[in-house]
Amino acid sequence: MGLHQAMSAAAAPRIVRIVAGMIRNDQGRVLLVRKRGAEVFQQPGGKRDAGDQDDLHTLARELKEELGCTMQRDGAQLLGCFSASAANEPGCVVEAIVYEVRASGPFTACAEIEALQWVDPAQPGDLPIAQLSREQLLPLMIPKP
Ligand SMILES: Nc1nc2c([nH]c(=O)n2[C@H]2C[C@H](O)[C@@H](COP(=O)(O)OP(=O)(O)OP(=O)(O)O)O2)c(=O)[nH]1
Repeated sequence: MGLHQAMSAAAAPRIVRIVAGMIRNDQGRVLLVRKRGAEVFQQPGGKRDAGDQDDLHTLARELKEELGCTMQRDGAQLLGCFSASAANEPGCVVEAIVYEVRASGPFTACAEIEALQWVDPAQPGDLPIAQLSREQLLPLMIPKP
């Protein structure tokens, strides 16, 4: 590796790839979660496991683990791939493949989730929210006039 390549490799932030889910309730509120020890709320979801067959499999597994709910694969809508500073890993960039999905509850804080919150995407208030959700994902969920 030449000096130039070495310098750009050192400067490149580590990329954390995740699959994240947008779940809306009947009032148009979006479900956010906060992990134990974390300060900010974010979308449910997480990293792909070796045994996962595809992104929706990853998402269904994470939603079951984190919220105890059952995701419906049918009707899942790919919203796109988005990136921002990773909320819980300083110096890393999160790259998220994001789906809007339906899931049947009840929704409860399970495993490493300490709190969950249904948030009005147009008025998230002063809830601490991870950059990706606050700046990119919640705005997608604001109903068009
Ligand atoms: N799940 C999720 N992670 C996010 C979001 N926004 C954001 O910055 N991140 C960051 C938090 C972490 O720094 C990183 C990895 O997410 P994660 O901690 O949910 O992944 P995971 O459950 O599979 O990982 P792990 O606890 O097993 O290490 O991505 C988001 O909306 N959803």
